[in-house]
Amino acid sequence: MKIVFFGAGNMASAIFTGMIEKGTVKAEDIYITSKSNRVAAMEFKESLGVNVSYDDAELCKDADYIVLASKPQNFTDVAERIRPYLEKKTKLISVMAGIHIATIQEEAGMENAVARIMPNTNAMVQYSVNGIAFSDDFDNKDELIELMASFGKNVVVGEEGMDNITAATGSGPAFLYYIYEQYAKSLEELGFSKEDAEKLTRNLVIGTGKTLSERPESFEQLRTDITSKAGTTEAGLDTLSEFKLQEMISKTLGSARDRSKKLSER
Ligand SMILES: NC(=O)C1=CN([C@@H]2O[C@H](COP(=O)(O)OP(=O)(O)OC[C@H]3O[C@@H](n4cnc5c(N)ncnc54)[C@H](O)[C@@H]3O)[C@@H](O)[C@H]2O)C=CC1
Ligand SMILES: O=C(O)[C@@H]1CCC=N1
Repeated sequence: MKIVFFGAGNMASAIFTGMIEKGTVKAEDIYITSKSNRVAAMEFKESLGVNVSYDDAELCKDADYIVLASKPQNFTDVAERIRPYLEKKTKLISVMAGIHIATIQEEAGMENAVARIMPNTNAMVQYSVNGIAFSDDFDNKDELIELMASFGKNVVVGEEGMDNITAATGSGPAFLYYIYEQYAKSLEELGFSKEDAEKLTRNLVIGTGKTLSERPESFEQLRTDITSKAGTTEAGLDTLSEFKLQEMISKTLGSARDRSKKLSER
């Protein structure tokens, strides 16, 4: 197996680190190349044992998968690098938000099989949620599905579902981090030091996540379990429910989905 990553940034490194740490793919079978962060690429070579190369012919030769992991805006440059050397058997896997399968095939200049995947940075701890859409001619889907299961839970959504999943779970961690940032700031306002506010918030989130991973009850049930009659939680929730939280979240996701759609207008 030879998997080549064009792009070695946040998302690519989350995926290959996740795959290596899980043991699904050997580091020696992974090749990475980048543009801006060559130092970081060398650090991955040293820490994980992956191959680093800037020789496009060598990179593309006999590749089973080429993962397109640059920003969407850099895809034209990446396509130029791979086009002369791309072999028909190589499957293209795009993590880029908003670039359609047809556009990828067009820019690659060959009708290679393409899968669009939309993971998130939780791939690094093997807890991504991965949306997947395949081109019609993509054979042996199970192999890719299995590879991706090594760093998260898969949902085959089809291309029409990609904009939504990009907003919901691709960008999703950033929305949650933003909420945690506000939570920590509010703890500071209560009088905790910056350090304690960060520590308390972090452990609150980790503990809540662990509970969710171990208990099957609904969010509502878990919330109800904490809410004593006339108690502190009830008072807090009464105030929280005065704000239009769901509307805020829906609008946030809507903007992210719309940007994903816009990125596809190339
Ligand atoms: N960061 C995230 O949470 C997620 C990102 N994505 C998608 O992943 C892609 C990458 O995002 P990040 O990793 O966050 O960006 P990043 O900026 O961390 O990494 C981009 C990488 O692309 C490389 N690159 C740029 N031009 C290149 C070229 N011509 N040849 C080879 N490499 C080139 C850069 O050197 C860098 O290593 C984007 O298309 C984004 O839509 C998808 C899901 C989640
Ligand atoms: O912000 C972005 O465009 C990418 C796609 C999903 C997460 N990060």
